[in-house]
Amino acid sequence: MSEDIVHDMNNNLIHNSEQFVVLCLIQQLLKSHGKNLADFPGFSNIDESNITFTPNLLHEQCQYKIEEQTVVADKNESLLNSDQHHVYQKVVDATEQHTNTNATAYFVDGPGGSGKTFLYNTILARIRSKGKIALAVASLGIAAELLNGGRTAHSRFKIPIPISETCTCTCNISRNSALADLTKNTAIIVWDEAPMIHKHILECVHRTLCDLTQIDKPFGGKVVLLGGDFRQVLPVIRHGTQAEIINSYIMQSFL
Ligand SMILES: Nc1ncnc2c1ncn2[C@@H]1O[C@H](COP(=O)(O)OP(=O)(O)OP(=O)(O)O)[C@@H](O)[C@H]1O
Repeated sequence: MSEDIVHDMNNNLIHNSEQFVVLCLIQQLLKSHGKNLADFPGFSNIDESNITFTPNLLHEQCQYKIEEQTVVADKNESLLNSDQHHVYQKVVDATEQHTNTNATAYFVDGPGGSGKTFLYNTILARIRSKGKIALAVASLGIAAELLNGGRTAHSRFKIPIPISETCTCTCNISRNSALADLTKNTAIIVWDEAPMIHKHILECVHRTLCDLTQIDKPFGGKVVLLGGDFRQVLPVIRHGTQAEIINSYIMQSFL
C-alpha cells in the first residue's frame, strides 16, 4: 500500500506524509468492515478531514502513453501464436464494437506457461493504445504483479470480506466515488487466476457493475476476460467437502 502511495506522491496526486495517508487508507478500509484504528493496540483514530488525498483513479489510468502502448502492442501482437492471436482478436474486436448492451465475457483456460499473461498484457496494451481504460486484476497478488498496471481484484473492486453463500451484497464502491467513475469508464476488465476465486466473489463484482452502470447484463455489460488454469489451485473452502469445493467454482455460477 505504501508503495502505491509513493507512486501517487511522485505523480503529485498526494500532498500528505506517506505514513499519514497509509493510516487514513487503513482506517477507511477498517470502517468499511465496521472497525476502527483505535480497536487495535497501539493505534488511535486519526482525523481524515485534513487529508488532501484525492487519488484521481481515472487520471491514473489515463497516464498510459498512447505511443508507448502502441509500440508494446505492435511488438507483442507480432509474436502471438495462433491460439493467442485468436483470443486476442476476439477480445479486442469485442471491446471495439462494444455498446454496453451486448455483454461479452470470455474465459481463457490454459496450463501454466502457455502464454496467458503474455496475451493479457498484449490485450491491455492494445486497448490502452487506443486511449481506452483497461483494468487488470488478479485473484492473487503475485499474479497481479505480472500484469501491466495490475492490482488484486479485492483491492481494485473493494470486495467485501468475508463473502457468504446468502450474500447479495455489492463491493464497497459508492456511486459517486472516483472508483465508480473508473469502473464505469473502463472498456475491459482482465482478471487473471479467476478459477481460484469463489463464485460468490465474481457474482458480487457482477452485481456491483450492474449497479454502477445501471445495465442489467452480466458484469453490467462490460467486456470481461477471465483467465486461469483449472488444473491448478481451486478456491479454498475451510473444512469444505469435495462437493462444496466444486460448487464454489466460478463455472458453477449463473454467470
Ligand atoms: N507469443 C509469445 N512470444 C514470446 N514469448 C512468449 C509468448 N507467449 C508466452 N511467452 C513467454 O513465455 C513465458 C510463459 O508465458 P506466460 O507467463 O504468459 O504463461 P502463463 O500461461 O501466464 O503462465 P502461468 O499460468 O504459470 O502464469 C513468458 O516468459 C512469456 O514472456
